[in-house]
Formats: sequence, structure tokens, C-alpha cells
Amino acid sequence: MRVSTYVVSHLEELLRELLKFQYPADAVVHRYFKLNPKLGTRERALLAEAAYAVLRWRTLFQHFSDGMDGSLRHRFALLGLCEITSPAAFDTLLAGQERAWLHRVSAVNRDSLPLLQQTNLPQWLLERLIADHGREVGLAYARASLQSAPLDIRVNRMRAEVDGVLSQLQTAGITAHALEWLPDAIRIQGRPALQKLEAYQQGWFEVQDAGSQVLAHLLAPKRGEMVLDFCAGAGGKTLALGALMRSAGRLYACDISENRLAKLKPRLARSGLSNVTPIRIEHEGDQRLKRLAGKLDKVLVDAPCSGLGTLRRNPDLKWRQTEQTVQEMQDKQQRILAAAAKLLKPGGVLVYATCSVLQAENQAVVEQFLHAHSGFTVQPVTPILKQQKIELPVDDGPYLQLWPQQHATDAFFAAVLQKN
Ligand SMILES: C[S@@+](CC[C@H](N)C(=O)[O-])C[C@H]1O[C@@H](n2cnc3c(N)ncnc32)[C@H](O)[C@@H]1O
Repeated sequence: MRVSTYVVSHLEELLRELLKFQYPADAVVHRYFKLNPKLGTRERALLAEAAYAVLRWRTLFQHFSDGMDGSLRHRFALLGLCEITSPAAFDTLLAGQERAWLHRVSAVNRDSLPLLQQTNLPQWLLERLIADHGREVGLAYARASLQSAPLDIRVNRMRAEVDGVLSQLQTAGITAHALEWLPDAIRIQGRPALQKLEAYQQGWFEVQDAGSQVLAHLLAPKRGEMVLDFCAGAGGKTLALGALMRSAGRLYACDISENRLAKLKPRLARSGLSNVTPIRIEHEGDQRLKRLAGKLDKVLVDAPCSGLGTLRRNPDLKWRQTEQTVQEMQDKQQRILAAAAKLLKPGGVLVYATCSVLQAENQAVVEQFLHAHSGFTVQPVTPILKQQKIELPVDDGPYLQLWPQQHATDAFFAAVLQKN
């Protein structure tokens, strides 16, 4: 594949917006494509992938660009495109010195570089990762987060079976396999446009990371129960919970964001679930929740968080989050967890989950909660996973910690809390 000046200059323009880190990267890319309707499908894919490579490898690319002429954005554009193609892709485009530079930096052994250039994390985050998880695990996560994430789907058992979905995918020329350790999960090869498939439109499956699917299983909702998804967003986990309940019982989907809840609607329509009630709330202490106090069997708190466990998908987050935003998240998480706990009936179970890798948003929140709520105990996750037929190697501790380097999922944390 050859790289053209047209693509390089578009990438420079896209990076001008992305590197301001004002908005989430996916929103910036989406907007750029909307403003440039003449870009073809292949060009869009190339630009998006190269832009994400720049976000992933920013520290290293900065190091490679030191002492070179021209704008940093131009260097980044070349390095981003080279990362997803090869130096040879530029051979007709670049003149001698620049071409030699690209060949030279591409050959650098990255493992021999200082840690900040190897991991491409900001210093504060690298230090926190190592302090929280130890050097081996912290660095393994940092390295794994430089890869792109696989594409997983969850088969909606209200509408289809795993074999049926696999055969539809095969007919469409899509390579995929069932994840043997997780019921109803399929991993897709590459990034085909799944939304166009009839099977998707008929609600046979939803796109959902395997780790996110595990969290729904951890709550283990049953038919006929009263269940509430406190931070439902666009409903990824709500739909998984509803399917596990076989649409029997009641499932409330709450969120403060009207926009996100609106995205749940078409998904619900496709899903065939009839037991879901979306509730838009102003904040965690909203009056609309008061009538449910003490009535629920199960509550999921998929808390708003830094998202630092999803760096494979959202590499911009490592540059957009700071120690201060993490602190603000922690305060919010504590308030939400305390409010959600009030909804449980005696014996009820709450799962507190995040896609963060920082103890401040995970263990610290749970431990502060337990300190203030002596009527709650932590339930170990291993027996629950076993009961749910999830064969996943997890640490013996009371909490669930999923890692891309160990489980090939996003990094998720979860704690199961029971009201005595
Ligand atoms: C991690 S996302 C949820 C993702 C969703 N559960 C899913 O599986 O697709 C966190 C959600 O919390 C919502 N949120 C933020 N503050 C909240 C609050 N005080 N009460 C309820 N939801 C809140 C956000 O709008 C966001 O949708």
C-alpha cells in the first residue's frame, strides 16, 4: 500500500484537532469525516487508524521527531501512517533525508528505550500503575494497552443461539469463533461492518467487549427479580442483564444522560426485551429513585470513571485524564455507590464496577463504602463466575480484575457487595 500526500495532509489536519485533547477522540474523528464527505472508505480507515496510532505512541513519536525539521504534526502524521503500513509505503513520496529518517526510526528496538518511551504513558499514570499493581503487572498492562482491542459480540439469547449467529457470520464472509470461556460471546476477526447484517438488525447480537459481558454475569440476575442498572448509559449491560433474566421480572435502566438513554431505545426494540424501564435521573439522589428504596434484589453500578482500563480503544484518555480528574471521579463514585446501596432489600446484591485500572477508583471506593456501611459484606467472585459457567483464571482475592494482557478483554474491576 502506498501513502499519498493527500492522506498525509488530511491526517495533519485531523491531528490539529485531536491533539488539543478537548473532546473524546472518536467524536473528533467522526466530526472530521462529516466535514470532509469526499473522503473514501479506505482513506477514512487509514486516517482513523493512523490517528489512533499517534495517540497510542505519542511519547515515542515525540522522541523520534526531536531535532527534525518541519512541524511536529507533520512528523506525527508520517509516523502514524508508517506505524500501520511500513516505511516502504513512503518510498515514492519522501525525499532522501526524510525517507532515511523513517527507515531508521522504524528499525529502533523499542524495548531498549527508557520506560516512558516504551510505555507511552504520562509519568503520573506510569507511577500510579506500578504503585497500585507492582512493576510486572503495571508494565504488562502498559504494553498491552498499546495494542488495538478485538471486536466481541454478545449473542442475544432472546432471539438466537451462538451456532445460528456463527453461521450467519460465516455466510457474510466474516471469520469469527465462540469464546469457549464465556457463554454467548463471539470474537470477530478484523473490523467488518456488523451493523449492516440482517442478523444484527433482527437483534440476534450486540457488540460488547467480553469483559463487559462478564460484569453482567457477575450480578447473576434471575427471572422475576427486581434489578436496577444505576449507570445504564446506552444500555450495553442493561441488555445483557435483561437477556439473563429472560425478560421476566423488572429491570430499571437509570442514567443522568438523556442522550445516552436515547441510544438505548433502538437497541431495546431490536432486543425483544419487554421488562426494561429507562429512567432519566437528575443525579444519584433523584426523587424518582426514592420509591424504589429497599425494594431491589440486584443493583449494578457501572460507575462513571477515568476509563483508563480501555486504553486499547480510547488511547486519548491517557492524555485527557489527570490526577485531579481521577480525584473528582472518586468523589462521584462514592456518592453513587452510597445512593445505589439504599435501593437494595435485605439480602440484595450490588456489583460495583469500573473500567479503570486505578485503586483510587476501585478498591479505595469499595473500602471507604464498607467502612461507612457495616451492614454490607464482600462476596468473593470466583464461586459466582463458576456458577455462571465462566471459566476464567482470576486472582484469589475478593475482587474481580480483568486485564487485556491476561484475559484479552478491556481492564475491568468489580466488587460484589451483599446487604446483610
Ligand atoms: C461507564 S458508563 C456506563 C456504560 C453502560 N453501563 C454500558 O454498559 O454501556 C457510566 C455512565 O454513568 C452515567 N452517570 C454519570 N453520573 C451519574 C449519576 N450521578 N447517576 C447515574 N448515572 C450517572 C454516565 O452518563 C454514563 O453513561
